[in-house]
Amino acid sequence: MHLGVIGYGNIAQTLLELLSQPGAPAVTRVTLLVRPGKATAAAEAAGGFALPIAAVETAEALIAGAPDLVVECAGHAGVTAHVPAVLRAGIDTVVVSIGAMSDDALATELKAAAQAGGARIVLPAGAVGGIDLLASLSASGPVEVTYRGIKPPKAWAGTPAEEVTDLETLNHALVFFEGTAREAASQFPKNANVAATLALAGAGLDATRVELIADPAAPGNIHAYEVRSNVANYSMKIENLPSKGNAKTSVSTIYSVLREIRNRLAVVAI
Ligand SMILES: NC(=O)C1=CN([C@@H]2O[C@H](COP(=O)(O)OP(=O)(O)OC[C@H]3O[C@@H](n4cnc5c(N)ncnc54)[C@H](O)[C@@H]3O)[C@@H](O)[C@H]2O)C=CC1
Ligand SMILES: O=C([O-])CC(=O)C(=O)O
Repeated sequence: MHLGVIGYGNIAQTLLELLSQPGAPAVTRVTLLVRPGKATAAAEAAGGFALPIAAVETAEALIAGAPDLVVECAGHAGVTAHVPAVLRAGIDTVVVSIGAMSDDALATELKAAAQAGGARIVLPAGAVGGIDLLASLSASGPVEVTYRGIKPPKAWAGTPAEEVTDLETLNHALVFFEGTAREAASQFPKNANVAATLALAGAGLDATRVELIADPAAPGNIHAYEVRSNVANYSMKIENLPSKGNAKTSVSTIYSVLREIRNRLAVVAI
């Protein structure tokens, strides 16, 4: 597989590490799409991996190399800037920054681009689990989904949580946001992609209730949710290890992307 990767931050770098290990899916070549002026530095930084890695600065250059699959891990702005063109070119794209789909105009553009190009938008489970069951249950009638995202205070740095509390001195669990998944995803683009994922799989962006919590005692990034439907009820709580490179992003997100790549190449997909 020739893999295209949009963004070269925490997720992309760890993904390349995982793809370089023995037994990794058979990715034989990688092209990184990075910000203008960053290609030389990115190609040098990625030079240590046991994979041929090139770096380009435009979607056109990425598309010209005809990757078999593209993974977007460049935040909501990266989705807006590059993913429509990649889809229009007929290249299936794993969109990690799923919260970008909370912008209706962008979601419509992405779907139209995918249809025009004959490509698919793949939304990975990311840092959460149970998306398979939730998406299945949503065909059975109405589903009710309530989600709580709990992270240590430092994971909320640089977000609107700072307008509600002093994250440095916070000494108790604080619910600083209550609203819909659409509001959460747009106000917390680096922290509430999970809310959007649950919403898109289940009750929708406006009907999925979300609480975001800063908790100094949180053992990691916690995603907890309850589902009620006609055929099954369940609750789930996941304690995720934060990434070394970005406390906002759980390591399991990167393994979820790896799973999408593995399933594209495997005889048995699971
Ligand atoms: N679906 C899920 O469960 C999760 C989704 N995410 C999403 O993944 C994104 C990436 O996460 P990390 O790698 O940890 O963040 P990061 O901040 O370490 O890396 C993002 C990289 O994208 C680059 N970038 C931004 N705009 C770009 C553009 N227009 N073109 C090319 N590169 C661009 C940045 O320079 C940066 O290097 C997050 O912003 C978040 O939206 C993160 C965690 C979980
Ligand atoms: O990685 C996580 O724990 C979840 C996350 O940041 C998000 O939902 O955007």
